[in-house]
Amino acid sequence: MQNKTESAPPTTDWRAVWQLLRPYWFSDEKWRARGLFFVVVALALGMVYLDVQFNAWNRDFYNALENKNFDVFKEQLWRFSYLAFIYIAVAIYRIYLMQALEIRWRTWMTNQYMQAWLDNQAYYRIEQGRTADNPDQRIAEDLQLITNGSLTLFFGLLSSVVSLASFVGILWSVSGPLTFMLSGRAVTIPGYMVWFAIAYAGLGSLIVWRIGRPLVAQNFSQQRFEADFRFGLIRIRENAESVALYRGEAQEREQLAGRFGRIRANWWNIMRTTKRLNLASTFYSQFAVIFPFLVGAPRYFGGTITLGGLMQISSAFGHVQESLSWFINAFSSLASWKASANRLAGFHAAVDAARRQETGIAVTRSSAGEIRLKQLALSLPGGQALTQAFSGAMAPGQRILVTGPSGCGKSTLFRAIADIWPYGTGAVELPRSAAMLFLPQRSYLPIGTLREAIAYPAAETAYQEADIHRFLDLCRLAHLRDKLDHADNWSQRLSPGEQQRLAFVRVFLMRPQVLFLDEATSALDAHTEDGLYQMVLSELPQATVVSIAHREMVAKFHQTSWRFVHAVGAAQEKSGEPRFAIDIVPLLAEGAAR
Ligand SMILES: Nc1ncnc2c1ncn2[C@@H]1O[C@H](COP(=O)(O)OP(=O)(O)OP(=O)(O)O)[C@@H](O)[C@H]1O
Repeated sequence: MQNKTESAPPTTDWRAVWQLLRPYWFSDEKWRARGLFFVVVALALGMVYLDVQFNAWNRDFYNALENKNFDVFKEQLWRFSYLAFIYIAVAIYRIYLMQALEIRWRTWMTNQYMQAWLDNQAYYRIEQGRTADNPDQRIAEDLQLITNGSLTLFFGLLSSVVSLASFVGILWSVSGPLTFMLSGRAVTIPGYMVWFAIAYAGLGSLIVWRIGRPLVAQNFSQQRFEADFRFGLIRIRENAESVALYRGEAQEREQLAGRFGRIRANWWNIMRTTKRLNLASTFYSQFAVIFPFLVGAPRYFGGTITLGGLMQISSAFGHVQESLSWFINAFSSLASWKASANRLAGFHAAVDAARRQETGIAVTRSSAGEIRLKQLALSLPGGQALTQAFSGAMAPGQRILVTGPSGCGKSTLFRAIADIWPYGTGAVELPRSAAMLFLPQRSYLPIGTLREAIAYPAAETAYQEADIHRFLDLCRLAHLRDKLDHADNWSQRLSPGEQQRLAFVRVFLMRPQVLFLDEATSALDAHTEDGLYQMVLSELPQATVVSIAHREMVAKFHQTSWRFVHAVGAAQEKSGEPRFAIDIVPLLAEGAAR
């Protein structure tokens, strides 16, 4: 699957976003979550309070300097020291506790998402129906972005609003009115510094935002190009042998160069925008240092305000313009937060739909000893009919061979019996207590020790060492005996034939009552295949065995054949009629070995 991400931040359904954010705060962790949240709120408010204290300190300290009052100067140094000490502690713990809240929230959400995704085979249905892309990115990356983004944006907003309210008040009271002559009349602007701060921050931030705006889309594309490049590299790693055998290096290099070329081209765009943005924002922040002095100078030199007053105005001005700038600068974080929220809302809906998906095929457990298929008709996810309705039974101990042309639906029949294929109609009745095992052509081998790979999905301690050794020997894998505790990526390390033999070791350890073999011996030579089937019969004499196989020679191990045959001609295929029917044909009794 192509590792694709949306090319532009999509629009947001706010109700879906709320549904996404809400559950943690009402979960069984709610008291701890809310408690931590209010502590961080208190610390954020505490920081604004300390900023206000520093602002007043500015006035008193610079007045002491101006008046050459050494006692007050010393007193203010002490005041600064303890304020700074408290400020450092509050600032550190505000971030530390916010991060603690973030990881708790993310852990909770990750567990929920992983559980929902793995529940009721939703992960499989999503891949079958292609209803959501890149679940890995949603669970690993978007959940991090959404929890971090929500907290950072919320506390940023809180601090900015409270700081703005506090410092607008201070600035208003300390700046005083400005009076000037306009067409022969005296005009007075009360709290004029507030208006200057709003104008300065508003205009400056707007310019910075306009210049930096393309960065949102550029960063979004960069993420996608990086993911595509990484995915290309992983594909080569996973298919190293095929690429090497085809000598496909030149083609791969060209592909990778193309993907990396997009990263580089976009990066240059990011660099150009960042350069312009840095020019504007540095100019804006540097000029903000002297701007309040320029505007306050007439009143200072006119003797209306003291040096301390001027310094207090400058500090309050800085806070007001910083808070106002936050609103404009937060737009880009908000855009990527929204994009993540949207992707997650879509993923959540897809997982939910997959979990609740109405299944056309009713799979139930009954006390009957046999597997019964009742009027079972298979279809494809798009709704096209694959097979005509069919009824049949698999009796305990019976051995059935399923045959038919490639693509007729043999594996799909197994999927329907395994209750992972909802597309179709009819019913499947399974024996209540019978353990079933499905062996595909390529069995899944988890990365880890060989013992874990053999025992999967049971725990690695589930089987006796002596049994593992015996079955390794029987399946001609004695050379792996001393590798049981070696960790490796066994699906890359072992040959396809060895992997198929290892899957039979699993079969003999698990001892299922019903065994489905889907071309499970296709990579083996005829002699080994024969030996494995003999062993299945001797080790699991009571088991029902259902095989899909293309080779004629395995027929002798089965008593009955279920044959998929063409039901319609090529012309009717297009009309949506079921393409195949299933016939039950007894195999010659004398040929069926016991
Ligand atoms: N997720 C899917 N979406 C759409 N079509 C699918 C999907 N999975 C399988 N099919 C189609 O269903 C049909 C039956 O597939 P199935 O794997 O059951 O065939 P098969 O008889 O086992 O083939 P083979 O002998 O080649 O292994 C094929 O045409 C296949 O392309």
